Parts: sequence; structure tokens; C-alpha cells
Amino acid sequence: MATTLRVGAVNYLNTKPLVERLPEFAPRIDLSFALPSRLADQLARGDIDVGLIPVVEYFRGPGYSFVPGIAIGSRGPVLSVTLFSRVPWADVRSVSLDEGSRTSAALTQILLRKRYGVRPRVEPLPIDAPADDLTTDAVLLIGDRAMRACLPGYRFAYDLGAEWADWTGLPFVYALWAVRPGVDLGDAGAAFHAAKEAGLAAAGAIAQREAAGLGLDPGFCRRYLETVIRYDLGPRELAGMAKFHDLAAELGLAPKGATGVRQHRPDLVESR
Ligand SMILES: C=C(O[C@@H]1C=C(C(=O)O)C=C[C@H]1O)C(=O)O
Repeated sequence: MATTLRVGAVNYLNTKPLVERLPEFAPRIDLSFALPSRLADQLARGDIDVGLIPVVEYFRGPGYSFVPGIAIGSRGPVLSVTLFSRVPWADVRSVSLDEGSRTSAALTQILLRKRYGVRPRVEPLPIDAPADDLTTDAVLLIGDRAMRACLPGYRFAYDLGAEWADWTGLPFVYALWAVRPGVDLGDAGAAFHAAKEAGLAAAGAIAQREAAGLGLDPGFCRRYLETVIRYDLGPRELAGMAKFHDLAAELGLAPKGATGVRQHRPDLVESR
């Protein structure tokens, strides 16, 4: 890799194992951090070359490929993507959606419309806006703030990873490393894998270090990183991704068409 590769990642706890050691394995990258929705916009504008973007933005993108084998996913509860609601799903008439999210924002609408048969009014929840004085029936929160949020005014706290798994029997993929068309990762492709392995091996240390700043229990953070978030992108995750793409396309939330599984240089990674 001759030139610097501009890489954008999310700064949530769940991303730390993927990025913690990345600069060591790929010394020529320029690593920056932003919320998932902003990363997607940066990649679309060409401000970064690779981004850990919401999977729905991968569907929407101009022919992105993705680093094979790596994702932010869950097989069941995810603990950090929560729809807080005053009423059961089928009674939701208005919903606020975390502006940091694109994938879970789409998933919320898919669940409401396709699983529960309701089409509520949708409002954005600005990134820095507090979530406890809203008037909508429900509010979607993601990432670190979803893990900390309590929102006692909302009677229900629905875990979207669990909802998806109960409904489809499939894993869910929230984000992946998307690569702009025309960018060749070269050796850096393998570095994303090396960084993931090393980062996951250090999950306990990451949890210990990050917990206090997040106001969370270190043991909880460790279990979240080691057993809740799934960092592999295997055949079952790809099936979950395809199902999500179909549903998003049906609702006009993503372009219709082939699932668009464009793996970036699978030859660089031994089969997993
Ligand atoms: C599981 C999560 O996945 C995140 C959810 C995203 C979304 O909803 O668009 C995007 C990136 C992921 O990092 C989370 O952060 O809670």
C-alpha cells in the first residue's frame, strides 16, 4: 500500500476490539472516529476510503465491497440497540430514531411495519438531544448510550437483536468494514483480521479500561464484548444480511436487487 488509507470507525465500546490494535498492524492508515451515520456520509463523499458503516448504507452505496469475515453482529439479544416504548409494538403511533443509526433505524421500521403491522410517524432524535423528555410513543437508541439508558417513563425496553432473531431465526449484522470502489486494501486487508484477533484476545482488558468511563460494570462490558457482540461474518450472518436487505428493499429503505455480497479481495484472507 503506497498511500495512506483513510479509515473511519465508530467509537462505541463494541468497536474497540476491531480498532484497538489496527494502527499496529496497518501502520499506514489514518484512523478517525465518528458516529455510524456520519461515517456512512463520509464514505459516500469520499472523505474516507474504508468505514465501519451501517450495513443498510452498504446496500445503498455505489458498489462498495466489504472486508470479508468481519462484522458487528449479534445472534439474539444485542443489549445496545433498544426500542424504549410506552406501549406494546402494535400500538406504537410515533417513534423517534437515534440519528447516529441507519441500520437499526431501518430495522425498527421493518419490525413495526412487517412484523407488527403498524406504520407510525417517524421523527429524528438529534445526536445530542436527551431521550428522556420526548413525546413520541417510542424511541430507538443505539450504542453506548443505549446500554446506559433507563428511561423509566417507557414501560417496555425491546432488544432489537432479540426481536430479529425471534422473528427470522437468523443473526443480524449491524455494520461492516465497507471499502469505496477503486480502493485496493492490499496488505491492509489482512491487517483488519489480525487487529480483530488481537483486539478480541484483549477484550477483558478493554472492558476493564472502558467500563468506568461508560458508567458500566466491567464484567458486564466483558461479557458484552466476548459473548454478545459477534465479530464474525460467516454464512449465517450473510443469510441474515440478505434477509434484511430484502425487507429493507420491500419498504423502499434500500435499493432492490441482488444482495450485493461484494467481498473485498477474499483471496487475501484464508477461508474462515
Ligand atoms: C450493535 C450496534 O451496532 C451499531 C449500529 C449501527 C446502526 O444502527 O446503524 C451502526 C453501527 C454499529 O456499530 C450498536 O452500536 O449498538
